[in-house]
Amino acid sequence: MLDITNLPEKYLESMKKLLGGEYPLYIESLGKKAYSGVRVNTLKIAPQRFKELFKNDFKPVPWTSNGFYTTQKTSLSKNPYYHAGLYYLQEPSAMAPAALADIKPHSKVLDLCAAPGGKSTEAAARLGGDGLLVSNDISATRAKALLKNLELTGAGNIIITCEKPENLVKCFSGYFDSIILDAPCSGEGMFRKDRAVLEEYKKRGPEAFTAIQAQLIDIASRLLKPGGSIIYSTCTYSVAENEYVVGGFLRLHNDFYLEPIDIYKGFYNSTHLEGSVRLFPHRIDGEGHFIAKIKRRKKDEDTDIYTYEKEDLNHCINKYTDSKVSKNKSVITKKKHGKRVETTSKIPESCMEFLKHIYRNWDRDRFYINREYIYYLPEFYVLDNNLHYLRTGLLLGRIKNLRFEPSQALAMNLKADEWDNPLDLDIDDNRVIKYLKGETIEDTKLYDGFRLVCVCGYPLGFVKQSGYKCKNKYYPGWRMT
Ligand SMILES: C[S@@+](CC[C@H](N)C(=O)[O-])C[C@H]1O[C@@H](n2cnc3c(N)ncnc32)[C@H](O)[C@@H]1O
Repeated sequence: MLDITNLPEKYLESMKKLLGGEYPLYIESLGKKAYSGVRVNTLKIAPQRFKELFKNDFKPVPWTSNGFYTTQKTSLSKNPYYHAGLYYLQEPSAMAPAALADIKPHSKVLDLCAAPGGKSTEAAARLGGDGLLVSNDISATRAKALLKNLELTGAGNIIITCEKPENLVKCFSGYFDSIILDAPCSGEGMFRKDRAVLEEYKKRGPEAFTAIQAQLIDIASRLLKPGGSIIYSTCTYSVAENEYVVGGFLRLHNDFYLEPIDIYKGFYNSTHLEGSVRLFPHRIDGEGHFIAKIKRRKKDEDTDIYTYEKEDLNHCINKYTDSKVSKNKSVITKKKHGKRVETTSKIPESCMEFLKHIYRNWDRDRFYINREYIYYLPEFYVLDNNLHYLRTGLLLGRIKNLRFEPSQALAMNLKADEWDNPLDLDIDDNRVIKYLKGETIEDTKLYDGFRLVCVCGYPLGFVKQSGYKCKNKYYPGWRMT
């Protein structure tokens, strides 16, 4: 239970000011347990089928069609279906930003501060395997978790970078239809869920984040196409980190405006910046969040669409510029979509032989070989030699001693019925756990060659069968312990 007397006085004062008469209800809510949630990965399974698999009529999260409340966080993280990528464990309020983002089929989406992938995994699901998702995080360790989560989800239309956001401008200026900017923040909305956030807050407070947030929004705006939109979200209440950052940006950029967020029961319309919303734990079943949707006007769109009178935002601009981001500071101004890499239709024979097991029409123009690794690029892509990539499309596998070794990512990207001879195990079959632990398993039918191991029709990974023995090819770093 969160000890309210342990909360900084300055923070409590700011909440009192923000909430007025609702303040006692908010304080009372801090004494309650934080909510946990599970978001179904619709790339792999429909929410209804998920509920049937778990024989549980999970309570739905109101603001997303594939999110549910759960009390069984631990058992869900150890379940074989988790290893099959059927769901992602996520705090319910954190499901809102990706659910509210404009993500259309065949579009280009960027998640700028993406690790460990809570929003990216949903963005990938909403793209449905087409288009492009670029997921970036500045932190190398966190980006590794992002890579794992996206691969577990089964997303292949991805580019994962570990970059300072400003470095993306050269390659992707004006490129994206939709951007998610889930900014680093002071985390006031997470105190009840994670005490470590509170301890960190005591050291740094909200002031430490406003400059970087303002800079990130500025960079995101340069990466956005005319007509596109940015979802700006934080898990903090601080007006300086939310309304002042967004409002200050809008005040300086007439070609951007705020599109009102859909209001669900309990969402609180920000009084500081109309159209943006706040989620409070005393109003909804979830933790604290702020969300705003910033749209970039289409080139021929009338300026009248800019709904905010400049005077209305005067209070924001001062705070925004206080954060020391120069008004029109252009990190890299030259518009240049990065170099296209050479794709190849000359795929090594052993890889081609392997791909014959898969019932899928491969586009020959999208194969890309980098050293011994073979990738299948997304529908759209631009790659720049100067960027640091963790993934460039779907990693199919690698050539080792002239032989093709399929990747774990490929297994996760497949559907069981795309493989010619899957080894489909029942959830109660003890070979499922043995397989996930990296052990050798056996089948009752003789076979020689690679097979896709599935649990109740959902792929887990590959084995290489020889006679009855199936050599385990499950990625060692993902093994169940
Ligand atoms: C709120 S977390 C993102 C959570 C993520 N969107 C999710 O849903 O799983 C903020 C992220 O921003 C990253 N970050 C911090 N400073 C950054 C910067 N200057 N540029 C890009 N990312 C940054 C952190 O490494 C962290 O992973």
